[in-house]
Order: sequence, then structure tokens, then C-alpha cells
Amino acid sequence: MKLLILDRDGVINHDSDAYIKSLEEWIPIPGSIEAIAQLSKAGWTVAVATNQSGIARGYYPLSTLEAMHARLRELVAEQGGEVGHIVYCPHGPDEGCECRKPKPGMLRAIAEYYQVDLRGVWFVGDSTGDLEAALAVGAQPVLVKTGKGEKTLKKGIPEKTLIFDDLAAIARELI
Ligand SMILES: O=P(O)(O)OC[C@@H](O)[C@H]1O[C@@H](OP(=O)(O)O)[C@@H](O)[C@@H](O)[C@@H]1O
Ligand SMILES: [Mg+2]
Ligand SMILES: [Zn+2]
Repeated sequence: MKLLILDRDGVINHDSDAYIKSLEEWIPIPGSIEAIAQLSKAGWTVAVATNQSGIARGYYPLSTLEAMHARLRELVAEQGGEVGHIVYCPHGPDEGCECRKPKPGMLRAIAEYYQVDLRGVWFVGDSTGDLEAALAVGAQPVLVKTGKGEKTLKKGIPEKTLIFDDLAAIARELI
């Protein structure tokens, strides 16, 4: 199967150092909804793996997170596409969970859900933790320059990382 896994904040929607705490703050990056719709119409399964420590920090309830993901699904469906499995880590950095990136727990959960091998599967992110999670399971790390991507690039990235301007550029590459 053609599986593409996306980080959320900074890849699909704008990110903020103050976290994305409400549906109003959840604003798609231009071209990202269209990219997901085009990819899914071209036969790609587009899954999402996102850290959401804002839940553990008490910044927003689970219902708000679910509303953001319902909005994502709705916007992509309006363009004739669909969003696949969405996995999130609601834990804080000190809880020692197995799902918070850079740990690959969420990627493994997506592989389990679709019963696929993650080797070579592109995982698209804007942060170092995204790239490290990909490498931990033999997936292909892909950096976009949106969100924290430019900052991540400046810090230095794993040499096998692929780099694109944004999700729209990835869709153009894959379709
Ligand atoms: O990029 P994804 O994984 O979709 O989500 C990232 C968010 O959960 C937040 O992750 C936080 O990191 P800490 O969780 O505080 O280390 C900060 O980087 C926030 O700016 C960011 O909005
Ligand atoms: Mg991100
Ligand atoms: Zn977790």
C-alpha cells in the first residue's frame, strides 16, 4: 500500500510556540488540505502521528483535539479526499510514555493498524523528533520547511533526510 505518514503541527497546520489550543487556532498551511486530498485521490493512505503534550499540560481538552481532527477530515473530504488513521500522544515529556516522538510508538501503531512494514515509508515532519522517530523504525525521514522546519534544518538533520518546502511540494513529487 502507498502509505504516507504526516506530523501535524507545522506540516498540515500552522504551529505556535504557544501550542495550538483551540479549533480557531488550528489553521491549515496553504496547500496542505489540497495536497492531502490529491494524495488520497491518487491512492495514497495519509496517516497522522502527532505529539499533543498540550493535553497533559492542561492547555486544551481531548474534545478540542478531536474537533481539530474532525475539521481536518471535513476539509479534506470537501476536496474529495480522505484522511487515514490519526494517532496522537497526549502525554507530557516527563511521563516516559512509548508514544511521544522521538520515540516511534505512534509510527508502530500506524504500521499495526494497516498491517504494513514501515521500512522506507515516508514520515513527514518539521521537528528533529519527527526525523528521529522515522529513523528508529527504518522509515524515511522527510523534513518540510514549514512550521519549525527551517529552525530544525539550521540545527542539523540526519543525512538521509529528504527536504521539501512544504506538503504541497511532497504531493507534487509523489503524484
Ligand atoms: O508537531 P506535532 O507533533 O504535530 O505537535 C507539536 C505540538 O504538540 C507542540 O509540541 C510542543 O513541544 P513539547 O511537546 O512541549 O515538547 C511545542 O513544540 C509546540 O510549539 C507544539 O505546538
Ligand atoms: Mg510538528
Ligand atoms: Zn505518549
